[in-house]
Amino acid sequence: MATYEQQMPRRVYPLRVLGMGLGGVVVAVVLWQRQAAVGAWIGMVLPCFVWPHVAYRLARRSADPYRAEIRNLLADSALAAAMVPLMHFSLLPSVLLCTLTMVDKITTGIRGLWAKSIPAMLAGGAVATLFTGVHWSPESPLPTIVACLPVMALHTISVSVVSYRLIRKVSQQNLLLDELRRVDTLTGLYGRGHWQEEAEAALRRHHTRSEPACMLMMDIDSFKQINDQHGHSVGDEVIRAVAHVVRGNVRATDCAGRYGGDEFAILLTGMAVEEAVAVAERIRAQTEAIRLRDMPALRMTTSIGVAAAHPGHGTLRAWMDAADAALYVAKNAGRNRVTDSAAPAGAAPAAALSTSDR
Ligand SMILES: Nc1nc2c(ncn2[C@@H]2O[C@H](COP(=O)(O)OP(=O)(O)OP(=O)(O)O)[C@@H](O)[C@H]2O)c(=O)[nH]1
Repeated sequence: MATYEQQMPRRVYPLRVLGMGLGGVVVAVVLWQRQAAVGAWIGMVLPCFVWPHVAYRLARRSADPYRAEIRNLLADSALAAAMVPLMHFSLLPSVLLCTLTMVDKITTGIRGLWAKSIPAMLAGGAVATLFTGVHWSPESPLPTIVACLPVMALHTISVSVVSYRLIRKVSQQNLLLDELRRVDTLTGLYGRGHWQEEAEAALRRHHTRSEPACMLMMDIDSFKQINDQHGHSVGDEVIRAVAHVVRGNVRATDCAGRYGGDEFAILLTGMAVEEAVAVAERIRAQTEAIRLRDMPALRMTTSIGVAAAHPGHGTLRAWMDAADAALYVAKNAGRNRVTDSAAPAGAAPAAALSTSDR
């Protein structure tokens, strides 16, 4: 597939034909008004109507079409400036052609091209003056003004359309980048950064509006063994399968994230702790029931610590520490269980009975 740079001659060609052609019409009106000699007409036709096709062929045949096109763009500037002495410095069309030429260089987005085009324009103007001599006739009669209007209008509209498309594309790509930043690529759950922002906001709402919120910190049990025995790709598959279970047990208003390696963090907003423990228990039970298609014998379990936000949690760190401590208790109590951070020390973890019964 042709790269952006290889496609450049093809993209510039129609724009150059249009731009130089419209410029040619303006110059033609000035030449017609002052009843110019044949030499002046040839000096207008060659750059305005022949050059765009020559430029296209030069760029297409070049081993480096991009560099060739940059040279062509500089030649455009020189040729546009050469029209100024040809028009006897008629003020409006001269300023118009030079300005549009410069705008075209700026809108290519090629760094420094507009600056390089200044000497090209000076050279173009100087060489043309050598041929035409200096004839100072700056006035712009009505037919010249009328000929300038379509060029002004068309050029302004086309530059605006190009800018509009560019802005749309950039904002779409920014949205995509933002999405990539927020989402963990392995699981499709939120990434750590976004999850933390959401948890901070939930804690603030808890402090200001007493809105309940619960956090589940969850870790796949003995995951290192799964990796060691079956390899990292099976480990990744396990992480994805557990993430699928998590996603199936949270509401659209909740925020489920992969906090790191085999650790997940789930924020359940507007939910009392009893209900959060029930959600955690469902996730635990469904994780235990996972069977991978290619490895049906592989078993996996998860331990979950639950912590409801309370006024004593001055920072997100404090809230997370409470959930982590509950997770630690679940791991120490034998894994594959749910523990509520508010449960009194030494009390049976929330799901201890259900797991030891099996
Ligand atoms: N396959 C895979 N492994 C990962 C990824 N990120 C981290 N790990 C591994 O996950 C393992 C995490 O192990 P730990 O959580 O420390 O320990 P564990 O074996 O799960 O033991 P407990 O948590 O005490 O039950 C380490 O071996 C990491 O190398 C990942 O994206 N993919």
